[in-house]
Amino acid sequence: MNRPERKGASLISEVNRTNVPYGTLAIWFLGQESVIVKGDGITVYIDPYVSDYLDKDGPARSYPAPIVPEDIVGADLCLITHEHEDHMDAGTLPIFHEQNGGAPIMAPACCKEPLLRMGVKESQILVADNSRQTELLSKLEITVLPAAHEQLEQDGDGFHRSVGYVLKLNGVTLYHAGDTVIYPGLVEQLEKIKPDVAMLPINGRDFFRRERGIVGNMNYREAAELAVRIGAETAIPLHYDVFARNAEKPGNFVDYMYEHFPEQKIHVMARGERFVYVSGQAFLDRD
Ligand SMILES: O=c1ccn([C@@H]2O[C@@H]3COP(=O)(O)O[C@H]3[C@H]2O)c(=O)[nH]1
Repeated sequence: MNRPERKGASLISEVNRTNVPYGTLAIWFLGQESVIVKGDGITVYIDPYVSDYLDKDGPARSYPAPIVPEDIVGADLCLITHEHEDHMDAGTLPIFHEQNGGAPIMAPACCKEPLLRMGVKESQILVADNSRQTELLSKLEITVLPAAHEQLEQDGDGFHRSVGYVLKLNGVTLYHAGDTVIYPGLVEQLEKIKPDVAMLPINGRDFFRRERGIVGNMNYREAAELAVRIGAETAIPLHYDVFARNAEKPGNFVDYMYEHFPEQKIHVMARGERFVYVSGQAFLDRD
């Protein structure tokens, strides 16, 4: 039998046809911080940047996204971490909304106006509020954590402008950090959550990128140390591949982890890959 192509409509067909047993989550990697997470029949897109919106006037993509916005069907929810175009993509979200009208889009409050301008209906926009947990679709619990890209920034109403998300779904806890450095208090919050899967940026930051207006994130060493410190069962690096001038080698993350923490599980995702995370509790007989 031919292997299905991990691209385009065929990739989305795989997402929509994948059944995910309890204690597992299926994760697809679309580049940068764009991922699809599926569990218990719920399909969540996080920061889908699958257009070439920035190619003309901003940084060009290093490679075409595995899918185009028109491919996205069957989504139940979209989570946006912050307003930068490679996370809240004006080339993707209007089409996402048109084709998946029932799927709410959760985003920081400062993203609401830009989302409305993209044509997203107000009734479908949820504000990412770190002061409370949100239950969605009766199966998914979402906790919002502030993110510091590179600073913690709040709008006039006290809502954070950048966030990360903790998803509890199908017996698995997944943390998607968004774009963030490690700020005082982040480690302690995550130590309590102890995510099964931690998806962390690794591209770092430096003087010359900042001089060019490129704000940064934790680097691969910090991401590795963070994953270990918070007791993440598996760590997955993100944010290293789409822009040549803001890239990192995931191999540096792997080397650092293997050298210092050889018992820490990690997984580097191939483009368009379906990775099925299996929690330590899955498939075991009950005690
Ligand atoms: O070559 C580049 C690479 C990136 N950038 C910007 O810097 C931002 C860094 O954080 P982000 O990933 O949320 O968004 C990025 C872009 O907006 C850029 O202007 N030129």
